[in-house]
Amino acid sequence: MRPSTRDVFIAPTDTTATTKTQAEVRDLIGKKGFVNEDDVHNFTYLKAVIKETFRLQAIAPLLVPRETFRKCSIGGYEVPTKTLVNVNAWAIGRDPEAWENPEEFYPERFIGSSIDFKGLNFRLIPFGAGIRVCPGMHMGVAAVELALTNLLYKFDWEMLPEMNKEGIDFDVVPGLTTHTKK
Ligand code: HEM
Repeated sequence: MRPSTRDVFIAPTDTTATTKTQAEVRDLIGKKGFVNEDDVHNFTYLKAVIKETFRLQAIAPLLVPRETFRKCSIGGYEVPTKTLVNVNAWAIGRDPEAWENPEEFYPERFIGSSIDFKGLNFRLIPFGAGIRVCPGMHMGVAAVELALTNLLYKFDWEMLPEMNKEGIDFDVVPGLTTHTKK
């Protein structure tokens, strides 16, 4: 599997989430043969799985750097004018003060929750927030939703017998976007 694909497919290492997502997709689509954009609105669990994946594996972990216009105070720290500021979306997604059991892949945390990734809830910002928020967010999410639902609809996914969840190396190399080491 190529690293970029593996980033999106963190969920299949969690067999419960994979089974539940696949059941939701197949129940709602039935024998129709494919999933299209209109169907995706109905997939509550799938949307929770995607949010949980974005929370744990931010594609741009430090977003895009900012520079301060004027001096300001952030969390009690005085920040001078023209300081380069990185927002660590990866760490925010795993902050124990923001999330219960942050290291656990638990999509259910989003079911019935208003937390979304559109830049209004600062604890989930895989697309950033504010004036430089990702303009391709809706296109990006639609691509992930459609690809994932159709792959789950059509195929049964499982790890090779010699693989196990613990053996998958999710370590990433530093950079603007997330790439696995191997
Ligand atoms: C799942 C898919 C995607 C993710 C997770 C993502 C994530 C991000 C993030 C984190 C930023 C920085 C936002 C900030 O610093 O506040 C960004 C910026 C940007 N993204 Fe995306 N993106 C995705 C898809 C796309 C697509 C499909 C396009 C174009 C068709 C796109 C175009 C851009 C552009 C042009 C910027 C720079 C915006 C600016 O600096 O004003 N992105 N994206």
